[in-house]
This record gives sequence, structure tokens and C-alpha cells, in this order.
Amino acid sequence: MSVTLGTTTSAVAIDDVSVRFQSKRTEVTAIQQVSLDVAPGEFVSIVGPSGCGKSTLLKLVSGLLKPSSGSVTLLGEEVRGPRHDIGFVFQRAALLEWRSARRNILLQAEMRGMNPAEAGKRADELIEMTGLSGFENALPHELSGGMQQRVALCRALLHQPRVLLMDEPFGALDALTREQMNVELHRVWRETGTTVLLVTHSIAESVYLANRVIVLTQRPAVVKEVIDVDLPSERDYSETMARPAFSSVTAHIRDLLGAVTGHD
Ligand SMILES: Nc1ncnc2c1ncn2[C@@H]1O[C@H](COP(=O)(O)OP(=O)(O)OP(=O)(O)O)[C@@H](O)[C@H]1O
Repeated sequence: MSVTLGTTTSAVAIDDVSVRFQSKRTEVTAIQQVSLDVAPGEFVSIVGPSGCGKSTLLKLVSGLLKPSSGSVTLLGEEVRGPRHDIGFVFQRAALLEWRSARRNILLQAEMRGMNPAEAGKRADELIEMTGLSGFENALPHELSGGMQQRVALCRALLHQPRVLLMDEPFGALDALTREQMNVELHRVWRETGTTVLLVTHSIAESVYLANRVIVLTQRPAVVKEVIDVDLPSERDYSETMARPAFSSVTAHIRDLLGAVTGHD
């Protein structure tokens, strides 16, 4: 597998990876011989039944977890421990309650020892890009759930990571806010050119946002199918939902997930 960056190579390369969790009494195989190449600038969604190993896959890419066999390569370098050159957004925004939105975003800069002036400029750009202008000085409890996730997104993008990992980032939001966040994330992705790996339980979200959707089977997760999403890169939400290509891809994924879980 070629992973040289600079030409047409992978931002993330997962090569024949298996993960087994061992305890004194049991051994659980979460992932079995999964391979996946993600090109620089690509947006890839990962869907699969609950507990199949989606979060485990992201942990492998971030270096929080080591594969039992196989290898993971990020930006041309094999992942051997926690990687700090990525961004990670989780389901919970996990903001510090006593810090304003802007100062929560700048936490990333403080932890990395970034130049404060540059970090401040970048934070202001991201605040504008994500529609948080006017709420920079608000405390987390004064922000809606969607706004809190926007702060978490800005924090994850502050150091301009080339790869952004997102684990069910909008799972706790109401349906309408989630749609708005999808539209904003898609725009931010196009503006930043960051490679994104998104784990989601929402089939519509997985298709609306991505270039490709990876469908995993029940545990132990293997790749059931990789689906290319043939939609324009600029995606108006309602117009995209109404496209026949959108309906057929989402129906196909629903069928695949029904087949692997035994539910329609
Ligand atoms: N540290 C661990 N030790 C033991 N088993 C683990 C560990 N982490 C995950 N597992 C098991 O591995 C499997 C996959 O977990 P993972 O969290 O990756 O699934 P998931 O697809 O993200 O789930 P969900 O969709 O419910 O969030 C599960 O059976 C889980 O119990």
C-alpha cells in the first residue's frame, strides 16, 4: 500500500487491521481485517450497527488504541501512539464551564503552546465561519447544544489539522439543529479542505456529508460495502434530500444495515 503524501496518496491508510480486547475471562474481537484508504481532503462517513467497532476505528487512527494486527498510517507515518496532529470531536462538547466560548476554543492553543496572536486570529476566523459571532464571550451554559458543538468544532480545527475525526458529533442534538450543523460542517469542510472521518448513526447525515460511506457489519466489524456518493460538492440541504441519487443511496444503506442486523 502506497502512503507517500504529496501526490495522490492516502491521508489515512488502515491496512488489514484487527482489534481484539482481552480481559481475564473473555476476548472480544471488535474489528476484523479492515482495510480502508482515505484520500487527502476526502469526507468519509462510517456507519454500522451499534457496538460494531466504529469508535474503535477512530481510536486506532488517533493512536489512542493499538491494533492487535495490521497497521494504521496517518499522513504518511505509521501510528504508534497518540497523535497530536489531528482534530477530534466527540458526541459531548466537553467545554470548560467557567471559560467563554472563545477561551474554550483557545484552550487548544494553550495546550499546544501556539503563538497567542496567531491562535486568536484563527479562533476569530473559525468563530465567523461557524456562525458563532456575537457569542464569543458567552459561557457554555448560555449556549444551545448546537452552539456548544460549534465551539467544540472550532476547538478541534484551531491548529489546522489535516485530519478531523468526528465520533457521532451531532447525536445529542434535536433533528432541526442537526440538519443545520450538517450544512455548516459541509461548508466548513469545503472551506478548510480538511480530511474528515465521521462516525454516525444517521444514514441521511452519512450521505449528505460524505464523498464515500463505509458500511460495517455487526461485530466483529468487517467492511460490508464502500459506497461512492455521487452528489454535487455544493449541497443545498432540501435540494439534496430531493435528489433521486440521495434517496437511492440512503435506501441501499438502509437495506445493507437491515441485512447485517436482521432488522428492516
Ligand atoms: N476498552 C475496551 N475493552 C473491552 N471491550 C471494548 C473496549 N472498547 C470497546 N470494546 C468493545 O468493542 C466493541 C466495539 O465498540 P465500539 O465502541 O467501537 O462500537 P461502536 O460501533 O462505536 O458502538 P456505538 O455505535 O454503540 O457507539 C463493543 O462490543 C465494545 O463493548
